[in-house]
Amino acid sequence: MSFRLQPAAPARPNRCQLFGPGSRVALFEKMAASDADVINLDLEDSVAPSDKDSARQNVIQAIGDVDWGNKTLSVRINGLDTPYWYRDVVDLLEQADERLDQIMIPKVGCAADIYAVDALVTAIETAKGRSKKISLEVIIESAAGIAHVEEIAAASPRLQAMSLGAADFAASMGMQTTGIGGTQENYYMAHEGAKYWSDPWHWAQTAIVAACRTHGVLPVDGPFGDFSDDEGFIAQAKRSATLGMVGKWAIHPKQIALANEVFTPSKEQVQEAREILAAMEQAKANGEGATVYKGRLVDIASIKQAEVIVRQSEMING
Ligand SMILES: CC(=O)SCCNC(=O)CCNC(=O)[C@H](O)C(C)(C)COP(=O)(O)OP(=O)(O)OC[C@H]1O[C@@H](n2cnc3c(N)ncnc32)[C@H](O)[C@@H]1OP(=O)(O)O
Ligand SMILES: O=CC(=O)O
Ligand SMILES: [Mg+2]
Repeated sequence: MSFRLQPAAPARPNRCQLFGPGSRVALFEKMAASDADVINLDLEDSVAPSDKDSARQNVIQAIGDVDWGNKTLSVRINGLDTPYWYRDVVDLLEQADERLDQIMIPKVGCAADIYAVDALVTAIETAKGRSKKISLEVIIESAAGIAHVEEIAAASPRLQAMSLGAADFAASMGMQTTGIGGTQENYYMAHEGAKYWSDPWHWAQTAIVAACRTHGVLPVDGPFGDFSDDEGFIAQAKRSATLGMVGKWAIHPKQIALANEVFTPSKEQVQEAREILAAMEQAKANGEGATVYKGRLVDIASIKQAEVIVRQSEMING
């Protein structure tokens, strides 16, 4: 057991991150009026190369002009392997209103990728006298990203969140699929004539959760491409929540309510957590470290488990 305490992740709701292309200005007001906790205005893969400059200007304009309420406002810049990213950072930090909260760096492969963006952001913030310190979030969506996930999670005090990007991840890993997240037809076990589907994203998700929890970063599940499949989205989101992720992307507005519901602990879950805390208070008063709740063992570790749920609920519901 390490003597170092696990750092807390930022205490802000991150149940749903709603994406929209920076080239579709008509979506911005709708995104701002949505129930998503985080807005990601995209300059990367949903924007055609011919629109990169105009999308950047649209986004800069909208950051100041649109009322984003109390949402976390994030812009996804282009990857460090493109000629666009430095201009994204420079123009955003030099021209955008202080309302901008966060920059999302896609396709990170190593800690030095975050170092490079951090250095540029820090220099411009100082030069321009920006009072709000911009935070960073990253997407793990390559073989290199998952191989170096822990050094990436530790790369900068600015880093607040880390998402799994299933589409680029699948491509980088050479996975035989064009699906973005969810069940994969060919990923099953066969037993006595029956097929049992398994979860090909599970191992990457757990690696991300462990790296994030070690370094106080919010772990987030990325896109689910088939927005006609609510059941598939919910199943994927429930698995992510069970593994310790705090939220999921929405690439269409109909996914927002689904994500919010899954990543908000239910009344029943909160009530049970509070009952466990009460049972353990009673146990403590009796001089016991362990007791029985509804026929099962609860002990001091159960207090920490229950507190996760109560804290999540209090952060969301106040
Ligand atoms: C792998 C990755 O990198 S994922 C992240 C990058 N990808 C993205 O950002 C894509 C985000 N999503 C989109 O661009 C769009 O939702 C699309 C292209 C998938 C579908 O767009 P549409 O064909 O316009 O969707 P649809 O007609 O079903 O939209 C229904 C309503 O929701 C609105 N809407 C659609 N997408 C969004 C959005 N992202 N945010 C807010 N509102 C939206 C539409 O304007 C429409 O509004 P209306 O009822 O007032 O007319
Ligand atoms: O950027 C997201 C992805 O899934 O790729
Ligand atoms: Mg991607």
